[in-house]
Amino acid sequence: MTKRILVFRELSDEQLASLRQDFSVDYLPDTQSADEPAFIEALSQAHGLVGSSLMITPELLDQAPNLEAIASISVGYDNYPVDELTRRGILLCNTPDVLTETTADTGFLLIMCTARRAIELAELIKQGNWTSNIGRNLFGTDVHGKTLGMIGLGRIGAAIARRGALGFGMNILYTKASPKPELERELGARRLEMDELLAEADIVCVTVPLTAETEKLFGAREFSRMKPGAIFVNIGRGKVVDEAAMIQALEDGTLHAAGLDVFEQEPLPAGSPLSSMKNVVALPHIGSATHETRNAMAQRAVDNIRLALDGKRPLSPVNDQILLERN
Ligand SMILES: NC(=O)c1ccc[n+]([C@@H]2O[C@H](COP(=O)([O-])OP(=O)(O)OC[C@H]3O[C@@H](n4cnc5c(N)ncnc54)[C@H](O)[C@@H]3O)[C@@H](O)[C@H]2O)c1
Ligand SMILES: O=C(O)[C@H](O)CO
Repeated sequence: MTKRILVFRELSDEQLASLRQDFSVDYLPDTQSADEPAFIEALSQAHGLVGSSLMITPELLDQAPNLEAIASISVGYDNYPVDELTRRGILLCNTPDVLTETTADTGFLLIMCTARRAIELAELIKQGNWTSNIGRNLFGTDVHGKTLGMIGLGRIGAAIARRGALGFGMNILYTKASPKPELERELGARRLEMDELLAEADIVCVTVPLTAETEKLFGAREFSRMKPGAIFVNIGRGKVVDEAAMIQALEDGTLHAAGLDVFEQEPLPAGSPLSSMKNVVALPHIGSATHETRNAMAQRAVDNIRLALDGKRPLSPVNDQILLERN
């Protein structure tokens, strides 16, 4: 029997053709929501799913009796009910590593743009308002030599810290996670308690995944403990931050500026104060959005689904206890 795959994000022509050689493929790359009838119809027949960013619920899984594997085109997997997938024997795969450097570039872009007010000052020219020399009221702050506090020092966090330490002479702090002796040696990183990090860091950068433990990890209390004039960058997930508390901290000056690639609700709702605040650089979740990296992520997902449906070990399984149980 030829297995069916539902692909709900864009793949290259070559990737699609390679899947079509061995599988029957339903291709719905513009799916915006999991309750669209065409999606539900294809899901009801699918053995494999390839895509990203849809909220996959247990109720949705009830409509997918044949489903064996999901290959997410993302490293984050907070939109999947992992325990429920495992209970049902459905393998989940993600795309770590191939997006690490690009996402770290975006994280550093947010650090630079926020500290140097690059977007705000570029706008000045676009609006025809560069009519005299820039004065103190429009100066930014240095990045080189400053202290960078990493909340999460995994793959992406380490790649951002490496840019900071080796490229910009920054002091690196990190917290909570288990000790990272190699990064301490390589980058001179120091491990501190959260409150100590917040008190010392000029720039705090979030790269943790969204989990029950990290949801709203950052709230009014944490912002109030940051150094006056500090900058906050979030390239992890929006729900790690209490967004209302962050807006309040930006409005009352507790927080100097924020660089954000992720938000509590995406796309950012029209009228969110974050879309118009001068001290906010807001990007539409573009951490990994380059041609090269999105292609590599899609290729990893194609490889993962092919291996999983062939009964082999995928390159990057999330709930690989399923594989252990099978053997
Ligand atoms: N903005 C984007 O486009 C984009 C792109 C890729 C990834 N991401 C997000 O970044 C996350 C991290 O990706 P990664 O590849 O670096 O993952 P990773 O697993 O390598 O790193 C995450 C790190 O966070 C640490 N951590 C978890 N909870 C923590 C806590 N409470 N305090 C401190 N540290 C904690 C973990 O120990 C781990 O070291 C993804 O899960 C995803 O949500 C966003
Ligand atoms: O987790 C990821 O890979 C990015 O946020 C894209 O969804």
